[in-house]
This record gives sequence, C-alpha cells and structure tokens, in this order.
Amino acid sequence: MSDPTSAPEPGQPTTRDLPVLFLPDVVILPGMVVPVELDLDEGAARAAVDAARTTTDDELLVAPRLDDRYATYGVVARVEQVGRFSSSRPAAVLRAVRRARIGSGVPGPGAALWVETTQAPEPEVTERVRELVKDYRSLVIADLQRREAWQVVDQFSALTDPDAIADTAGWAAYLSAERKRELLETPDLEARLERLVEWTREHHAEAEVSDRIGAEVREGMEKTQREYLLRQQLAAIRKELGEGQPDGSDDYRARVEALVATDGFPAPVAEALEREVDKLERSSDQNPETSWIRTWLDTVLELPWTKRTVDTTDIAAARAVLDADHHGLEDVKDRIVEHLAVRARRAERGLELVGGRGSGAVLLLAGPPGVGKTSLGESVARALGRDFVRVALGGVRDEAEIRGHRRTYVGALPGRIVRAVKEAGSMNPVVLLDEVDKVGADQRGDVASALLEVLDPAQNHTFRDHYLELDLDLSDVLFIATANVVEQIPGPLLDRMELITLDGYTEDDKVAIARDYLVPRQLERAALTSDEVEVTDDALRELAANHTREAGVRQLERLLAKAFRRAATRLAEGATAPVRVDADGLRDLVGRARFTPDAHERTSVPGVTTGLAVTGLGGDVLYVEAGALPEGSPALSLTGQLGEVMKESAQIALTFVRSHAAELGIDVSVLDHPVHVHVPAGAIPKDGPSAGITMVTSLASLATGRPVRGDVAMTGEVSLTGKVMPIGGLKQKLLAAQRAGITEVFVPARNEPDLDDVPAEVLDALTVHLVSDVRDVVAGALEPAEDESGVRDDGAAAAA
Ligand SMILES: Nc1ncnc2c1ncn2[C@@H]1O[C@H](COP(=O)(O)OP(=O)(O)OP(=O)(O)O)[C@@H](O)[C@H]1O
Repeated sequence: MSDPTSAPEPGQPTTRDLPVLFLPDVVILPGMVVPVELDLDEGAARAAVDAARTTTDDELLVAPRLDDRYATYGVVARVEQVGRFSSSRPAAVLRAVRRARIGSGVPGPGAALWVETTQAPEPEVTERVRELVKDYRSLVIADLQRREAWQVVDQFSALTDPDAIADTAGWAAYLSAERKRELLETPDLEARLERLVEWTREHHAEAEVSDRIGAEVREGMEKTQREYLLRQQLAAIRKELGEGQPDGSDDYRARVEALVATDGFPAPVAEALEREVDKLERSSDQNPETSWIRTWLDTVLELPWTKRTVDTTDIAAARAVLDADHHGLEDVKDRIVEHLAVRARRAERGLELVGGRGSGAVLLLAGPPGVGKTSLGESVARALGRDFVRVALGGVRDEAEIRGHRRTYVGALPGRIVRAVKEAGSMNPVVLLDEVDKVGADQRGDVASALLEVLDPAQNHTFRDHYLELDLDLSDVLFIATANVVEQIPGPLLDRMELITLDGYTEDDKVAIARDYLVPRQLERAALTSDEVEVTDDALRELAANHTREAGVRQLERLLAKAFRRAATRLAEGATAPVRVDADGLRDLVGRARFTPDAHERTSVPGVTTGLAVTGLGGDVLYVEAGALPEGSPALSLTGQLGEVMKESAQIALTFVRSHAAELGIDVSVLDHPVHVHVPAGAIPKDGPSAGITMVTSLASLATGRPVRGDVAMTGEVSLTGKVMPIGGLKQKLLAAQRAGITEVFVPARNEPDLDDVPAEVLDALTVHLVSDVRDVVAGALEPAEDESGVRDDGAAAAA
C-alpha cells in the first residue's frame, strides 16, 4: 500500500491510493474538464470530493460505473472548484489528468471508497501512431462542417501529443459510452488510435450518406411545397377571375376509378389510365403536357371498352330487314346473308375468322355510285342489331389518318378507326370503309398497309393506334368496304376481302326503287304527302331514261327532290292538290331532258363506232372516231387521253386492218395515209384493251366509207390475227347499252357465261351477237355498201 498523501515521483510508474468516484452513464478521458453534481449517488460524490481534499493535489479517481464488473481503468482527476450550478445544486469541477489502472479497494479516511491506483505507462509514439494521428486529424477536419465534431476540433487543434489527441475522443458525440469506455481501458496508444480511427471513419461514411439523404429530402420538400403554394395561388386567382375548377384531376381520378371497376375492363388499359392520372396530378397547369394528358384521358375514357351489342342470330329476320330496305339486289342480299350465316356459325363454334377471299372476314361491295353500297352497309348493321359508322377513305393519303398521330404531335388525334369505334359506342359495330379504292400510298406511309392490319383477323385483335398506344381489339368489328373500281384496290387488301359486285340497275329497277323508296323519302323531306303530289310511273321512267344516265339512282333521287320542291312551291302559290308529276309535265318541274339517244347521229359519219366501257361511274357508251390525215403527218395519231394499253389496241387494230384489207373489202390506199384515232370525251383518261374491236370497226368504216350502224354497240379485245378475246364488266356494259338506246351488241363469244348475270329485261331489249372473229363484227356492224363511187366520195369527205 502506498502513501496516499504523497505526489508521484516524475518518470516513475506510480502507485497511489485515491478516493474513487464511479459515474454512471458518462466516460471521462484524460484532458476533459467536467462538472459533477455532488448530491449524486446518495452523497457518494460529495464523499469522494471531500476525500480528495485530503490528498496532495486534491485528486481522486473517476471511473465509469458498469453493471456487470468494475472498470479496469479510470482517470485521475483534480478537483478544480467546488460551488453551485446555476440551478443552485452543489457541484464540483473536475479536470481529468491521466489514465490509471484500478487496483483493489483500500481503507481510507472519510466516507469515501478508496482504491489503489497505478498510473498507466507513458505510451510509445511509433511511426504507426503518427500515421494514425494524421488519419484521425484529417477525418475530424473533414467533419468540420458537421456540428457533432466541433467540440473535438476545438480541443485538439492546439494539441501535439498523440496520447492527448487520441483522448479528445472523450468529447466526440458520435462515440457511444461503451466505445469511450473501451478507449479508456486501452492504454496502448497504437491500439487505441486504431479503434478510434476505424470508428470515426465509420461515422464519417454514415454521416455522409445521411447528409445526402437529408439534402435530397429537403430539396424534394421545398419543391413540393413551392408547387403546392403556387397551385394554391393559381386556384385563388382563377377563383377571382371566375374561371372555376382549375384542375380537373380529382374528377379524372374518380372517372377512371369508376370505369376500371366495370366488369371485363382490360387490365392494360386500366394501368395506362392510372399512370396518366398520376402524371396529371403531379404536373402543373402551365405544363403543356397537362393538356395532352387531359385530351388523351378524355379519348380513352370515352371509348366503349366494355360495351358490346348482342347480334341478332335469326338469319331469316336479317334477310327480312335487307328486303325491307332495298329493292331487288337478290343475289347481293343472298351473298350478304350467307356471309352473316357463316360468321354467326364460326362465332358460335368459337372459331376465329381468317383472312382471304370467301373467308367471311371482310365484305367488299363494289360498284358505281348510287347503287346502294352505303345504304346496304347500314342495313346489315340494322339486320344484326349493331351500331353503324362510316369511315370515308376517299382522299386519305397519310397512314396517320388510319393509325393516328403520336401524342407528341401538336394537335395529335387518334386515327379514324379509333374515332369510328368511339362514335359507334360499342366494340362490335359495323364499320363501313367507304371508297377503299381511293386510298393512296405515298411517301408519308402506306395507308393500305395500315388498313391491312385493321382488316387482318390475325392481327386486328391487338390493333395499335399511335395516339392511344394501347391495344384495341377490333376482332368483333364487322368491316364492310365499298369501292367503285375494284382494279384500283391494292392487291393485298383486295385479297382479304369477299367481293360482291353491284353493277347497276335496269330502267324497271329504277322505276321500282323510285316509286317504293325514293319518292316516299323525298316527299317526306319536302314535307309533302302522297295526297298532295302524285307521281306516275311514266314520269319515273322518263326521268330514269332521258333525264339521267347513270348506273345507280343518285341523280334520279336528286331530280325527284327538285320536282317536289317545285311542287311544294306551286301548292304554296295556291295550286290545287294533288300536283301531278307526269311525263308531260316533267319539263316544267325539272327542266329539259339531258340525255337522248344520240348514237344514230354520232355514227352517221364513216369512221365512228359506238363502244362499251366501264368507268368509275359504271358502264357507259363511248365513241371511237377515226379520220384520215394529210400526207406528212405521223402514221398514227392518238388523242383522248388514252393509256398505254389502249394505244397499243389502236396500233394492233391498224395493223390488222391494213394486213387484211382485201378480206375486209377495203381500199388499202386510204389506210396508207396517216390516220388519227380519237376517243371522246377528251378530258377523261381511258385505258384497257376492250375497245380493240371498236377500233378495227372504225378503221374499216373509214376505209370503206360505210358508216357504222347507229343501233349497234360493241366491246372486245382484238388480237393481231383478228381473234376476239374476252373482256370484263359485261353486265355493266350491257346495262349501259340499253340505257343508251342500243338494240344490237357484239360481245366476245367467250363472255357467254357472263350473260347469266344480265337481267332478263336487258337481254330482251338487246340482240346479242357472240363473236370470236373481228371480221364478223365488221361484216355485221357496217351499213350495207352503196354503189362504188358513192363510197369513195363519203370516205374522202370523212378524211377531209
Ligand atoms: N336497291 C335499292 N333499293 C332502295 N333504295 C336504294 C337502292 N339502291 C340505292 N338506293 C338508294 O339510293 C341512294 C344512293 O345509295 P348509296 O348512297 O348507298 O350509294 P353508294 O353505292 O354507296 O354510292 P357511293 O359509291 O357514291 O357511296 C340511297 O339513298 C339508297 O337508299
């Protein structure tokens, strides 16, 4: 046991007995100055401080109080001052001087507990220690900005002794009492610094992460708060201006939630809607994107995602609807009904519709204007109990019209297909694609290929509109296409469709259609009744024959409308009802007849022949004129906007006539002169091979000087050897011939089967010559020869 009152000899490892003060919760390291409350621990603190007064340097040992054992080390501390805290509780200020090992308890004066203490040896300052001190310093300095570190920095900026530097850890708020105790109990400087550096580095890294997170959170909060404030202000300004709800996002949220909750709502669409509403709620009103999002939401919300109508499966009832809406067209109605029956059956068996002709996928109604294609489409919808929409494709040049513009375009819209479905209000409407022959392919993307995707049952259950960016199921849509000229439909598109042709009506048909459908409808439009206006069949026939010359009934319907407007005016002016619309009175009501049979007049000159052609407007008569040109002109001049094929026909015809002059009874010298072939009307482009025999006849007529008979018309391709080859559109051509007042026609023998489609009424009115050699045409079509001299004179006249 050592002398408790003597101070340690310098340089000696000293052992002294000192009163001890165990402090709970705090760990004091050498170098620290701390106040201690004296009432602490039921007077034990006061006893220890009092006892310290009895030692040489007013010293005592301060050590942490542990739960499970005695601490092995403490610090020797000097009592600097005894007084009161500002709270007036008694306290002492202790300065911790050095580390000391705690030995066993010893008896001592006063109430205090005394122990034997051994001063820790002077630590060795190794190279490693210096490095560690450097690390520690730099870590602490890096931490300068951090509040937790300031006390430490404060303490050690003046220090040079590594041991003292290491013990500044006592101030570090980031070290737990546990760790500080460990530092206290590690007298070995190197080991102590190692631990300290490791823990400081750990803290440093953690602090960095938490700083970063803190900064991000702060920034985010500032931004949201700012936006919130701005929006509140904006709402207030709007309210002042009386502009109402500035931001309908709540409204959208509710609408979306209500909609996606409906049965069978497609999940991907629901997701997309929710995503967009989220976006809307996050974005501010000034953002241009906000209005795009709104428009998009409006579009998607208005689509009939889950709505569909139930098809009428009663085929007889469907037929009855078609019959009620349209006169005649028996074969067309048969085909439509068959198509519907197959569709219904496939649907019942759960079979998919497949593309290709006759597959039942898409109907194509082809024919001239006004024959009822559009109204048949409407009828089909009515027969099935489906909604009906018409999509006009005429003049569509841009793929985006079909498939929509991407949303990033200014004023972007969904394509026509999506708009049609929206307009229909159900997912299984009848969509009439009007005038598919008028779509074009150009540099802006291929309209036809977009349509292919729409019509192809293999693809159209996931049709993707650029604007919606969602899959739309079109597989239940019944597409019906219409076209005037089948040849102008892009091949791949035509391949997917089931073609039904409507060739036009006979005069009898027109009279019946007018009487049963057009007259009642137009009377109603003019607010007239059948008691007020009486229309005779003769008047209708006269209108169909001489006031109009068309395959369909569009013009006829217009003239009826005109007649009824006049009739209404007359009634208003006091005429007595009923006003009679008869053949004689037509001139007053609709003006003069515009079409009178003119073939006789046109063909009275040698070199002019009546041909038959099919145009976009249906069948028509067309005249081929041949004339001789003066010497020195090109051998063959062709005018009338003829296409390549038609020009070749003219050359073939000329070659044939020249080389068979003798057989045809022609003076070949006339044809040695240059020849001009013209096909009026000059403004309309024409093409095709079917005017071949007409050209031969014209040239033969020119060369013989014998005019072509005015009651004759013809159609047929010709070969260089004079064979007559088959042509298309026979029914339309014969209808046109009858309309034009022709009574005899020459047609290719190989077209005979097509005569089955021609209405009996037309065949009754026409004498049809089936020919396979053009010489028979020439023989039958030219007026009989007069005497030799007369012929020459006529020929010369025509040539001049
Ligand atoms: N067989 C018919 N029975 C009754 N009405 C008919 C018949 N054919 C045509 N119509 C009537 O003639 C009018 C013209 O028909 P529609 O507009 O359907 O012709 P379209 O062939 O579609 O012509 P476009 O090719 O110009 O579209 C309609 O009012 C239609 O009801």
